[in-house]
Amino acid sequence: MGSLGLYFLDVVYSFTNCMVCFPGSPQLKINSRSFKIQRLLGEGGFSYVYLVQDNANQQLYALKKIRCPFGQESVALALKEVEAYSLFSPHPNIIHSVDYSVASDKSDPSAKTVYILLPYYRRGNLQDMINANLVNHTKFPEKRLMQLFLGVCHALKAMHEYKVKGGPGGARSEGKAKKVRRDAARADAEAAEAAESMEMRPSRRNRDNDDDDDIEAEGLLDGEVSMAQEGIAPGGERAYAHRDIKPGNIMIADDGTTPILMDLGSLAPSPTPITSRSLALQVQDTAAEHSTMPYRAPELFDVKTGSVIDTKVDIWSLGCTLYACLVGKSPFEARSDETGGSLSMCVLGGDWRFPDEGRDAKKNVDGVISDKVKEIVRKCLRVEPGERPDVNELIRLVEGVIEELPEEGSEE
Ligand SMILES: Nc1ncnc2c1ncn2[C@@H]1O[C@H](COP(=O)(O)OP(=O)(O)OP(=O)(O)O)[C@@H](O)[C@H]1O
Repeated sequence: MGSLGLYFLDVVYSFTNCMVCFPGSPQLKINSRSFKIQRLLGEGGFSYVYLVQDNANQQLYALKKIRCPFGQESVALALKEVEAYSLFSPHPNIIHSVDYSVASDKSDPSAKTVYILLPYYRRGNLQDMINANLVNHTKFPEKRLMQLFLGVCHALKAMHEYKVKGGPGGARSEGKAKKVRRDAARADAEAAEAAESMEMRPSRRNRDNDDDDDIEAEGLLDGEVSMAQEGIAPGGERAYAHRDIKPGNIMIADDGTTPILMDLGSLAPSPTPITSRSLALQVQDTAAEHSTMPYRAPELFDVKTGSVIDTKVDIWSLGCTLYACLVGKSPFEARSDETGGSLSMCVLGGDWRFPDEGRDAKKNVDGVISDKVKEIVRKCLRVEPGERPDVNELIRLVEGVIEELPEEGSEE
């Protein structure tokens, strides 16, 4: 299973307890590797992300700690994220996970914590760059911005046109999927047993090294994300939508120019035909929980029965992201700040504009945005999903704009 690059981790003692015991230099022991917790990197809606250092080789990682207080359902959600990390790996513009683990809470065995070890991106994310631009009154050189944007488009292409993997044995057959579910249920029972005895046990993988590769693969593949591939032959297409594209979810690699799409917790198979009112409400609630409002597509605010939610939700969010890089905030945040109207009304009405447009245009806006770049934003922000470009068309458009934009230095 080396290709998946994922390994079960055994957190030997609780991370939280550990921090209480050694407030000066909190340590986390994972399997045979121990990590020093350096600092909190960020806090998401459902998680904390810490900077940790491998004691053996001083390598830095980001450790995402997801609390799952509501039992199996919330653990399954967190594991869906782990599963998603393995799906697209390796890809130069999509984050992969290095390791993961599920730990039981000693004080409440029904509560679990999922730890995901990720590569650490010291330059932060695109939102940090936008904030720095706002503070320093600087802007992204357009050509460089569009090259970065192209990298994000390529990450999305890998998701929107995901091809089912499979060895000579073919894709996972239904029979195998059932076996996977049986194995997972057995693993759950073992975990419950371990929780009852109020102690962390080595994972099944480490207790049974004879077939650990198999166990690891199956454990990982038994989730919503890969189950969506059932019945699709190797090489067949199984589209996924990221559903939470925003500047804060685009990390910047150490070279300073390569974007890395992260936070795959909201990934979902696409398209989703909305066949009933209850499904419509479910999709709407999930969107409200997992996708960030100023970047959320209009069709997710008011999901209609009979409609189809597809990968075009990401194209909308990409348009908002590009605008935010150019102007400093999402087009709908900007518009609702300007008019005092509600954000959702602005989104649903497609009510947004560039700062130098409209009756109340700002005359002396910092820097001029090229018409061709504006046009890309406009195409992505069509309220009707069918009118937005798909990822291939978008890539073609962006490549065309990059070719036409002047080299940095020769820019005004
Ligand atoms: N690999 C990483 N390297 C450096 N910083 C990171 C890394 N992963 C996450 N962070 C930091 O932690 C923050 C929260 O991470 P993340 O978005 O994964 O959490 P989340 O709970 O899914 O958040 P959200 O509420 O946005 O969905 C990020 O904005 C970033 O600042």
